[in-house]
Amino acid sequence: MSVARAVVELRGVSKVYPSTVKGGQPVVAIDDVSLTVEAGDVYGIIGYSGAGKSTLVRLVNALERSSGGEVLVNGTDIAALSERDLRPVRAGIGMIFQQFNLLNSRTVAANIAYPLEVARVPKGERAARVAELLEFVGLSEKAKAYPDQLSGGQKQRVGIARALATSPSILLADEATSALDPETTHEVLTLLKRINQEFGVTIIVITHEMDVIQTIATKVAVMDQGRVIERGDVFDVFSNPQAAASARFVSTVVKGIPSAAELETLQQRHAGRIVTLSFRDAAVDQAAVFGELTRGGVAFQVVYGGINEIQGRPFGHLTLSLSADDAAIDTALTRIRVLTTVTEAR
Ligand SMILES: Nc1ncnc2c1ncn2[C@@H]1O[C@H](COP(=O)(O)OP(=O)(O)OP(=O)(O)O)[C@@H](O)[C@H]1O
Repeated sequence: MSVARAVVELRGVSKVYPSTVKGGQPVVAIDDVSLTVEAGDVYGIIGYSGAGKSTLVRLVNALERSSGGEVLVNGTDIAALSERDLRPVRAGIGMIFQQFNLLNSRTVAANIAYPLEVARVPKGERAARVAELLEFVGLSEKAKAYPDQLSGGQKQRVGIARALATSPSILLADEATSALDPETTHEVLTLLKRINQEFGVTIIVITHEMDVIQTIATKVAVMDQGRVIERGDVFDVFSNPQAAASARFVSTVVKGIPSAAELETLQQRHAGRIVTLSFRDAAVDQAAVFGELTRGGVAFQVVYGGINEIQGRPFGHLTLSLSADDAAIDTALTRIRVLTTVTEAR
């Protein structure tokens, strides 16, 4: 078996910004983060606003310099590099943005050619590469159009073509589909998936959208207050988050988990005890779970729920209102807890 190669490796990285107000405390945007992204990964970075996601990716392409720790890109610690030595490293990293960041005074073709000009690629070669990229993103007819004449999805496809111009091995996407409607998001995600699968480009995506994680990510890291609080296989993190803060974040994006306000409404509406059961994959025998309720003489009503699917594996949450005497419910829940995760609203 071949050993996976680390393409991006953060070792104990921190980033501290000076306070934005006079005399205020410095802002610790990244706090001792270690993270390894391997060749071929589509690595999702998720978390609430202000968690440090953008800062993290800006450290990877040296748009920001770290305050401590090592940032290794293809084995080279970029923190130690001069601006000049960073140039080839940056050429190996493409980036796409939520607001596309296209140059409005340049045509589509000239936008895509821009990084090739910076890299001093000869004119003839540039034209051939631009034509090839336009074809790949399906915009050959728009070569002479200006960004203002394009839809959001087309603009992002230009952004992707520009990011790929120098044939990078790494692509960073910062909320790249957040400004797009669901259908266009799907088109762009399909394109990113092709880039990963056909060209072997390693992709790091910052997102708050479940769609993005569900469709393309293979691994995920959850950030909170500058730290990575949980990481791993997407299915594991989303179906069974371990850290309290990741569970809170996950519950806002997956289907079927009632929010605190919804739980309160359910408690007002139903006389029984409100309990949420989590089902992962085929690992849980649902019949056995409901069998325990019936066996214990507990009447139940499904009052909330939803099923999600990640990488073809389903997981879901069902909230029930349980009616019986407390002792009977407690006995049934103790038995069910052996089979699956149970959360009771208090
Ligand atoms: N240039 C800066 N100067 C001072 N503080 C900054 C700077 N850039 C970011 N920060 C602070 O660092 C923290 C992390 O910001 P960052 O933008 O990385 O978070 P994020 O998770 O990407 O959030 P969002 O999803 O809103 O973009 C925040 O508290 C932010 O205010």
